[in-house]
Amino acid sequence: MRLIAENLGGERGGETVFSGTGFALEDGQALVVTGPNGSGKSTLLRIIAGLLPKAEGQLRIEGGGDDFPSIAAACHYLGHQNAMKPALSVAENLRFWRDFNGGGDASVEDALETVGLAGIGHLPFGYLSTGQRRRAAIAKLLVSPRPLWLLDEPTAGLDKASEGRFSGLMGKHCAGGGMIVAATHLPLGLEGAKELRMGQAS
Ligand SMILES: Nc1ncnc2c1ncn2[C@@H]1O[C@H](COP(=O)(O)OP(=O)(O)OP(=O)(O)O)[C@@H](O)[C@H]1O
Repeated sequence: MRLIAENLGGERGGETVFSGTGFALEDGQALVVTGPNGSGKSTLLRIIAGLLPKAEGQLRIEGGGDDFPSIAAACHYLGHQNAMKPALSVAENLRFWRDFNGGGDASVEDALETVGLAGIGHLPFGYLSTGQRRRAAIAKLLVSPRPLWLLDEPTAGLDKASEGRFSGLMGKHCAGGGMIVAATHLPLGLEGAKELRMGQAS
């Protein structure tokens, strides 16, 4: 599978945020998107996820077959918000996402264990600390297999141990043929990742 962006442009509020951006990612590859505040990293990720229209250029996935005919079908988008209901338990939230996106081999319990949250699946999501919420959101990536992970500041709020654990998860995802596009100000420990540096700050 390949994710290809050519001459891509993004706008917010009618203003050009970036233009002429391109990259190509293949199975097993990661792209780290860096750049100053306001340079358009989140905008780019949202455009790739299909949450914002592109202003110009081409964006496509190739080789996804019947299972992943579009980028939207192939991706998980982990934005700044965790997209979990605070009043539902952690496990209920994950079960919702598993049912919604389609489940794979990993159960909700497996995923919680993997992110170091075994034993607190029964707690309302709203009770969790900032880092625990992020780890629960990361567990969403595990309960439904999707080849393309779009990650916006994925390690914000994580402690060192959790950063290391997540780095291992990303490495495993790529080793299994997955692709990652991650916007970050922090090193993610993604060995061999390509880098896309966004330009203009504001
Ligand atoms: N809804 C909006 N309407 C108008 N302008 C917006 C809107 N959302 C974002 N912007 C502007 O678009 C630009 C790019 O924002 P974006 O969030 O993509 O940057 P970023 O590189 O992810 O920044 P950061 O490193 O701070 O997360 C900024 O100048 C921002 O103010």
